[in-house]
Amino acid sequence: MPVSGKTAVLVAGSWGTAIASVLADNGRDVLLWSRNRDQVREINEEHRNSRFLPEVLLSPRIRATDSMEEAVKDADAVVVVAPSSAMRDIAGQLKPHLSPDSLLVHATKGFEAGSLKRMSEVLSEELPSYDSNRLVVLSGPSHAEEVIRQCPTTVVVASLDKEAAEQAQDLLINSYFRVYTNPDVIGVEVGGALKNIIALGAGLSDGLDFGDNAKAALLTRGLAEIARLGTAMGASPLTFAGLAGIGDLVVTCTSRHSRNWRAGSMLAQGHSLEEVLTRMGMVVEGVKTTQAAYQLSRRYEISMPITEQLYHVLFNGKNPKTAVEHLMGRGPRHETEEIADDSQNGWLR
Ligand SMILES: NC(=O)C1=CN([C@@H]2O[C@H](COP(=O)(O)OP(=O)(O)OC[C@H]3O[C@@H](n4cnc5c(N)ncnc54)[C@H](OP(=O)(O)O)[C@@H]3O)[C@@H](O)[C@H]2O)C=CC1
Ligand SMILES: O=C(CO)COP(=O)(O)O
Repeated sequence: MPVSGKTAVLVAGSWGTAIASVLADNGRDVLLWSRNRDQVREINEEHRNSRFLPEVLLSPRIRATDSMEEAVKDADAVVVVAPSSAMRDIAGQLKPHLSPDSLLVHATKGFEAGSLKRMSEVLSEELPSYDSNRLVVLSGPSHAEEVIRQCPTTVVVASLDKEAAEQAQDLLINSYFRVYTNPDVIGVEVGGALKNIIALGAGLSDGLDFGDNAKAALLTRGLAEIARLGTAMGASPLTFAGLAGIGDLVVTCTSRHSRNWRAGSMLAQGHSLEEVLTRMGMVVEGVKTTQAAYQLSRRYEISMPITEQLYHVLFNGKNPKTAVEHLMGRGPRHETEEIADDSQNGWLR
């Protein structure tokens, strides 16, 4: 059954505004919720979101409101695009207004600090009368700055319920925004969250002029540790070869639009973490995700050497050059020892 009619998008940051544009281009009436009244006025009167996407004129199909009730009332689909730190708070505000019949999609890349829960787990807890199997996760390589310019983009929507995934696909797909479905909710959430850690590392590496070999090493060995933790948490290893895995890792580690990459390169220039986050003025999910992944690696007893070193750089003042020396100085390893035992790994003798 296709979704038609009104769609609510919570909140009006960079990615929420870009998704609202995709929906408007698909002929939907979009109500964009923001807690910021000046931003609501600007979107409604000037069709602009000058703080997050200053160059763009928004479709008149996008209206903004600071009333959650108005945003969500009669919406047959609700797309939550909050920073991970705000997900529980926003889900609590959504709860009294969400119809169990609405399609619920989230596009957030991170874990909840402290509980280490995935975003779909937070939503399920906060929205107990919503059928959690129907929740959809949107992820993949998709910088808002390019999507809003209608650059060709591919993403993935994951749900345990095939019909819900197909409804989300139908809601969002168009000639420049190609949407694939996937049943692996855990893999799509974990891949989208963990690639930000590696992007921070890639920004640091580029900022310190470590070269292209180092960056390729970070992406490849980074993907290995993402897949190790993800599969331990219940994901399919195949997901990490897809859009929410290698796809998003490549774009975030190489794009000038990436806030995580930029944060890493500013750290390399000697700015403090606090300074970097203040200057950025937008969410840099990789910082909190490094802490969460470090804790998850301990919980699941998974080796994540890049994450561990970055954790010490970010939170314990470790010099990045010393961190690289520690990574390079570890004992010799087989490349694939974590995914193949000795009877299957292809040795002749
Ligand atoms: N930007 C991108 O290209 C992409 C981002 N994502 C993911 O989307 C999520 C959102 O990122 P993005 O849109 O870029 O972030 P931005 O920094 O661009 O915007 C964050 C928005 O969240 C709002 N906000 C923060 N806390 C609250 C709260 N407690 N209640 C209500 N509103 C709140 C901010 O409002 P205020 O201005 O009032 O503080 C702001 O509008 C992240 O998980 C990110 O990883 C995923 C794919 C692409
Ligand atoms: O997730 C993203 C692109 O797919 C956005 O990455 P940044 O948060 O690093 O900008």
